[in-house]
Amino acid sequence: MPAFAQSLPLYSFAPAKINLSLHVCGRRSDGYHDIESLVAFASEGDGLTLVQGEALALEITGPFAFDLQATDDNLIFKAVKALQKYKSNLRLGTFHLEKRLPVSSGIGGGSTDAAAALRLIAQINNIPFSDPDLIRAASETGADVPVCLETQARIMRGIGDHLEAPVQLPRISVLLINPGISVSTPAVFSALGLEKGQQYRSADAMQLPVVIKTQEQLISLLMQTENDLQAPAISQCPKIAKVLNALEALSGCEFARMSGSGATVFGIFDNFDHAESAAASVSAQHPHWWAKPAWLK
Ligand SMILES: C[C@](O)(CO)[C@H](O)COP(=O)(O)OP(=O)(O)OC[C@H]1O[C@@H](n2ccc(N)nc2=O)[C@H](O)[C@@H]1O
Ligand SMILES: Nc1ncnc2c1ncn2[C@@H]1O[C@H](COP(=O)(O)OP(=O)(O)OP(=O)(O)O)[C@@H](O)[C@H]1O
Repeated sequence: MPAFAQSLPLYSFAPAKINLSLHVCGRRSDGYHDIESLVAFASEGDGLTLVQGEALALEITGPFAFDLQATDDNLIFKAVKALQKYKSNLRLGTFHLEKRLPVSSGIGGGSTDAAAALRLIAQINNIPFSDPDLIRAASETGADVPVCLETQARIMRGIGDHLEAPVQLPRISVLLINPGISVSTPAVFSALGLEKGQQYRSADAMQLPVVIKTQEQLISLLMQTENDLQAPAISQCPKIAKVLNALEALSGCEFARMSGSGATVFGIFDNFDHAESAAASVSAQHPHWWAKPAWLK
């Protein structure tokens, strides 16, 4: 590679992760929960740039930069350090994170950033994305990080470490709303109240076609599922129920549910124009809420 090419910044889009469904199968003896979740990725997300250099560094800007520190516990650092355990002499550099996703909001903001950091470090070190060390580093960084590596819609099982083959979705218009509330993922899992070793649902229940052709087909599949974390999240944060009711009442909204451990909710709309005008009306009524129209894939 010519020297000038090495200094060019590289960019990776870090899309929001949306749990279209989320079943909790049970609680393992180590305290983690086995899940079964259909995950998709949105056209809304963070932006991560890497300029190659001697040391590992991170700068953060963007609307949610003030909710986050560029300290060692940032998942971008954790991911790169996890990879360094397996790959010595990695080329590093300075990351610039444009933080556009609300923090601790159920749409995997930290996980998608960590996965984007791994993609960029892999790129400058000629590590293929299928390298098992990359996948190991992703798993060690967080349960949601492996699925964020490829950003393709699919079912994930286990604690997020078993990924099914990608599923092709039709173009889906959504509205994402977060009412400005941070929700703690461990607190929501623990509000479900499962003992270690306790089963909750049967695993491997959800079977999907390789291609979901229409929005109608997707919605009818989703109606046979739940987000099992929605009720415990509402018990921690009752405002989520109000946001869901408000979303369901918006013109063009055909299906509404919470993503992940909340508090962000998504609405599937009949078309993008309706999602966009719904976002404008939510923002006018609730200026402190985050309301974004987006595509899902
Ligand atoms: C709720 C989901 O977002 C759905 O995609 C994920 O399961 C959570 O993924 P994550 O935020 O990357 O989770 P981690 O950062 O690995 O774990 C945070 C904490 O959440 C709880 N946790 C997480 C994942 C999981 N399958 N079971 C759990 O019980 C554990 O208490 C853990 O200490
Ligand atoms: N780059 C990052 N972006 C967002 N959060 C980060 C980042 N690095 C570390 N964190 C921390 O990770 C925790 C979870 O934040 P995140 O935004 O990923 O939550 P989430 O959207 O609820 O995730 P999930 O849907 O995976 O449960 C917070 O405590 C946050 O401070």
